[in-house]
Amino acid sequence: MVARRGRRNGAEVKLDADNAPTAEMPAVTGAAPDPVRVKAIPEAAVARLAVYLRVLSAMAEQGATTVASEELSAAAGVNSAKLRKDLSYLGSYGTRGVGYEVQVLVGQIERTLGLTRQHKVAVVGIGNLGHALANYGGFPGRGFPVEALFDVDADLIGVPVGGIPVSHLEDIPAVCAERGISIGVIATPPTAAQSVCDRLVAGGVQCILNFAPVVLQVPEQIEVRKVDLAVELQILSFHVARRAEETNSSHPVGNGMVVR
Ligand SMILES: NC(=O)c1ccc[n+]([C@@H]2O[C@H](COP(=O)([O-])OP(=O)(O)OC[C@H]3O[C@@H](n4cnc5c(N)ncnc54)[C@H](O)[C@@H]3O)[C@@H](O)[C@H]2O)c1
Repeated sequence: MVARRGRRNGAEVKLDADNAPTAEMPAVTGAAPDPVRVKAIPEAAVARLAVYLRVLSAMAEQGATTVASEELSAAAGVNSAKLRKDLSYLGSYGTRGVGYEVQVLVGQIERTLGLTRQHKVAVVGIGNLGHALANYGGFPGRGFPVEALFDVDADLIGVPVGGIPVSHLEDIPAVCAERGISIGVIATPPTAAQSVCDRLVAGGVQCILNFAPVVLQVPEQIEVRKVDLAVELQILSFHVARRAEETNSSHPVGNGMVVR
């Protein structure tokens, strides 16, 4: 999971209802979500929507046309009350006894996540991490084709990685503008990250995914997300420590399995 850097004033406002609807459930419609409601979706729910989309796309590929909320929640690893609440942000409540229409739900999530068009990606810093990202084949199919690579290492310039020749750092603004890059991924040492970021912004990039352990200064309209796997490990460590404490004061119930 990635942590959002808080330069922009996050628009996430919690909605009133704490529980997913349980009364009369209207049928799912294919209408575009209300933009006001989209703005109000909490960040954590947005991350889960991306997971539902992956699961639903796999189900659609296998020919599924409808899916029960319990089935979707189990496949996504999210408890069913949370799933129903997440989908209610899109105006999707499913149909009692039938569940959700897979293609309709896919369309709603894609529109909400802005995935109805492709977002071209540039990776800067083609070292260990940059190589892995550039070679990863899973991005294009999800709407994020990697279309430009940059580094300062003379040995790398012009060398294709994942089929794309590496360009020089100085060419970031021109190449990004020319290729219509909208997302820049920073995988350089932290000392280089700000100047890389400035060049990406100059090239018209709208979003930055920053792996370097440094806080970036950006104009108000630029979205920045920071990825820090060490933070994720620390959170896991916290849960392991907490569980060790709980084990001494509780007894397991059922088969001990939970959905996460
Ligand atoms: N967030 C995470 O979980 C996580 C995990 C791994 C690495 N990282 C970070 O990602 C970054 C890259 O790590 P790595 O192991 O791939 O490092 P690396 O040393 O293998 O690669 C860094 C690359 O950046 C290039 N570079 C240096 N200065 C540059 C500049 N000004 N412009 C463009 N390219 C430049 C280098 O030539 C090199 O190819 C580091 O900042 C590291 O701390 C973060």
